[in-house]
Amino acid sequence: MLEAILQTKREEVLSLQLPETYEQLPRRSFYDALAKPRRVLGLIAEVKKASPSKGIIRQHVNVVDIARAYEQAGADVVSVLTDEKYFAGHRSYVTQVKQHVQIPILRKDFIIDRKQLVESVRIGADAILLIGEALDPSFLHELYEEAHEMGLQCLVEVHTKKTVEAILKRFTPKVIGINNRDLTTFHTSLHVTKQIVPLLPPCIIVSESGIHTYDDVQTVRQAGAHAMLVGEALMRKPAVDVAVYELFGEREI
Ligand SMILES: O=P(O)(O)OC[C@@H](O)[C@@H](O)c1c[nH]c2ccccc12
Repeated sequence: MLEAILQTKREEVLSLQLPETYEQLPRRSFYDALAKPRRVLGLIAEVKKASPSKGIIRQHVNVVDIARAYEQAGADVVSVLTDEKYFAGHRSYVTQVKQHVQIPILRKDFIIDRKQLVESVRIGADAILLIGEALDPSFLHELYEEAHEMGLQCLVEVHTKKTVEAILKRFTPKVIGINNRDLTTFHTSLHVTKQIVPLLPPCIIVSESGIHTYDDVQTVRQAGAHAMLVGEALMRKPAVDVAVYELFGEREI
């Protein structure tokens, strides 16, 4: 599946038209938000309408309303999917959310080309995702450096020991995301976080995908994650703010 997505992305990048920056959207720090999370475990809450493994996750999504509810419920960062074909996202969602919430925005897409870095800046993203399983490690490092030169921070995602080692041989990302989902098979297991955390040097660790319950939150916290990235478990609930409280075992006030 990952290969099909990347193939589409390569085609999209060829005809990518960069948007105009008509408004100055000040940059917010993704790193600071995760270094000082509001709760014991940081939360990156994701706006996700659909995914290739689950199909439509939520009907009639108002992206701004969801992001505002996440912010009010104390999320530290909002993740916004911008891939159109597989995740029903759109790059304009980042700009809309940026104008209505104060917390940093992670642009979630398959970044494979420098042009997408410029695009990310112009739409108002504060941080981007770089996927270890999708990029050659040297090129990932180059994109990471270039992103920083443009003022974009990065979440570097890994899934296997092999990818971790290849990346750490070259540099230490400030924030590493451990994807519990295998992007080739879509199989998800929180065990991946337990296996990968011990391999990592000091950095901010985010456990990503497949976190649904309070028990899951305890599992990834005990495994050593500093934050978690949650999409589906929140998007499937009628009220996403209540879903955040439930995940943390809090009662709505
Ligand atoms: O909906 P979930 O299982 O809570 O997962 C969220 C997030 O981790 C997932 O959307 C994700 C992780 N890495 C990605 C890379 C591309 C697209 C999507 C993703």
